[in-house]
Amino acid sequence: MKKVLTIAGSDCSGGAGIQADIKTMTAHKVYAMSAITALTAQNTTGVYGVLESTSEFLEQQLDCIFKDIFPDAIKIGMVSSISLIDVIVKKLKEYNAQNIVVDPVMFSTSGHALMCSDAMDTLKNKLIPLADIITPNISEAEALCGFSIENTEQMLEAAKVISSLLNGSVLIKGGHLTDSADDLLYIDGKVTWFNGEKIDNPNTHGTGCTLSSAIASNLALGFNMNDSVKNAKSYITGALKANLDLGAGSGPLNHCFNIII
Ligand SMILES: Nc1ncnc2c1ncn2[C@@H]1O[C@H](COP(=O)(O)OP(=O)(O)O)[C@@H](O)[C@H]1O
Ligand SMILES: Cc1ncc(COP(=O)(O)O)c(N)n1
Repeated sequence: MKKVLTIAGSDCSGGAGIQADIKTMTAHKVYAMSAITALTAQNTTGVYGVLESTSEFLEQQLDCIFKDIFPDAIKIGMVSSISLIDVIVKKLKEYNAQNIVVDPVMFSTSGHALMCSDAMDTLKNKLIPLADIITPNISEAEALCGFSIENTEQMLEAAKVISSLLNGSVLIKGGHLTDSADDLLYIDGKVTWFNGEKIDNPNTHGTGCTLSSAIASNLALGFNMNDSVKNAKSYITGALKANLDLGAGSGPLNHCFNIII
């Protein structure tokens, strides 16, 4: 069985973060492992508290994982501080980790900051360069490229600027552009649009976490980057279409949509 590691924050309500990642990986029939960067107290209505892991404890988790069950792919989500990013960078290099997917989580859908603003340079200059693919949403892409993105032409301009930060690919997610769910994949100057139908479902808590975990799972399974993104896009569309409606706010996805019992 292929093994996939998520390095991310916990969402106690099960919609985003570690919990979304493990559900996604399990649905892909890969073995899921987790190194937890923070505990969050959140639900579908917002984020109410964050308790960061110490960098020493994150290091201990990563050593336990890499020394025993080596992951075939890694997804990195919420990492709130410089010291946590530094530990991850050190360990990815030390263990020569492969198939690294970085979802540069900065804010929750509800608008709560999940990364300290002073960590931006470390994210850009140390972690992102190690990625095989990064998956910013529109506002994360704006923070990385430094200009605002209001249409598909500007998505492409942003992808070009962001791609200079790494050797890997850039996927800019269009889920937050008004009437499209079109994602732009930029690999070595080659542009591929994944045109998704915009699903009329307000329950999008955890879409970014789910997409990046699905990409990591597909990479672990041996698919190339283009097919991994294509398959992941189809997974997220299925999970949104399956219309789970839980909680009072923006609810979680339905990861059981293709499980047959
Ligand atoms: N209403 C929607 N209908 C279809 N796809 C969507 C919808 N909202 C988001 N997506 C897709 O979900 C994935 C995650 O995108 P997005 O919501 O932009 O990320 P994030 O959760 O990081 O903000 C992308 O593939 C995006 O196109
Ligand atoms: C622990 C954690 N990680 C990531 C997100 C972002 O997910 P979303 O953008 O779907 O709210 C979140 N809300 N919580």
